[in-house]
Amino acid sequence: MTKQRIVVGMSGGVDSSVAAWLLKQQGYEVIGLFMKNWEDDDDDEYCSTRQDWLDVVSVADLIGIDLEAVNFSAEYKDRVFAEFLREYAAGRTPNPDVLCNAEIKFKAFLDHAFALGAQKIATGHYARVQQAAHGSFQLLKAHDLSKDQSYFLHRLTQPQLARTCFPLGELPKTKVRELAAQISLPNAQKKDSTGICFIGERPFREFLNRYLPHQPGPMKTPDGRVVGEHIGLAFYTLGQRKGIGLGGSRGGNGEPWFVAMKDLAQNTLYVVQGHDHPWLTSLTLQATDASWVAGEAPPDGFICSAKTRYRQMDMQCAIEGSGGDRFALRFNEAQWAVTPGQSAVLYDGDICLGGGVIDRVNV
Ligand SMILES: Nc1ncnc2c1ncn2[C@@H]1O[C@H](COP(=O)(O)OP(=O)(O)OP(=O)(O)O)[C@@H](O)[C@H]1O
Repeated sequence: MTKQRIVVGMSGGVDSSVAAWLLKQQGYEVIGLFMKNWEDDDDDEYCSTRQDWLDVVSVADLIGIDLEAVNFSAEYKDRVFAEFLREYAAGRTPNPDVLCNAEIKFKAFLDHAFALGAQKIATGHYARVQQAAHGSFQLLKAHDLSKDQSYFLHRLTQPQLARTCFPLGELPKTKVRELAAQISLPNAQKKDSTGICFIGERPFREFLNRYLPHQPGPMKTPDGRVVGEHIGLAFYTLGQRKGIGLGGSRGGNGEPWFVAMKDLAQNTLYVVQGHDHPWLTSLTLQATDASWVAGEAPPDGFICSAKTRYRQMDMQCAIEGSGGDRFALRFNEAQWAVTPGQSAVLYDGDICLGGGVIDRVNV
């Protein structure tokens, strides 16, 4: 019998390396595929692509799998980076990792893998896919909740999930590191990457500077007092505390300042003092670009939980007024610094239902 062919996305990191090894152990014909998604002509300082590729080559050699490389930087620029800049220019704080998964890893990559004759693709993401009794596919949280990445994968559709496996979904990260050491992977001790998707770990404001113009304007308090000048609304995030440039005491009550609202029409940044200021909390939100794993929205009034940013506890809420590609959520408790542009991702227990892009809060 011919072996099933699986193409594994290999980043040079320990997770995808162990994923590839596990699949080989399970008897699949494994092909590693390395993507280059970012071209940077003028500085290499923060770009780890070369080292990552060398790591992938030595891992593939050690575990005995074939390797391919593919360049999706044009697709990444068109489908992910352009949208990322549009969102920033519109005063929102986008999540390029979510878009990169939907457009590159599980679209361009998936198509390429199928052209290589694969039956499935695999990645080193911490999440699980399961086929339910009625035949449809579910996206589930990883067993290791501290590493769960279902938040970034919530836009995956039935056809994508049907062709995907996540070999690490049942394993704690500590076990993955142990396995990497046991099989002497050359990258067993490599640090986990923390940068934004393929942009890497360069200082973010500096990076954004290259692409977005500075449009300074007033920084005001909710009562309209001007307390400073901002360098351009795109350079601030709701809830931001550091880098605002206001000392704790400037005309205020001594508490720290936070970014609370952006008024694009007036090019004004509103700042408030104190973590618990009412402008920083919201009970409701409205999201656009809804995407549902099951292919359809949960019913109105459905009680579930949601994350409005990665690394947040699930918060109880009800879905209100879902229709077309929009939905609204009402939380049981007020949420802090819910940020337009980030994803609101919904869960029913361990099952990721899907989600959308936060458009407005307190609607
Ligand atoms: N450059 C790349 N080429 C191919 N696949 C990639 C690449 N970058 C990421 N992936 C795939 O996406 C998965 C999740 O990516 P993420 O950025 O969360 O992980 P990572 O820290 O880069 O690397 P790893 O998970 O392999 O340790 C990876 O495990 C890998 O399967």
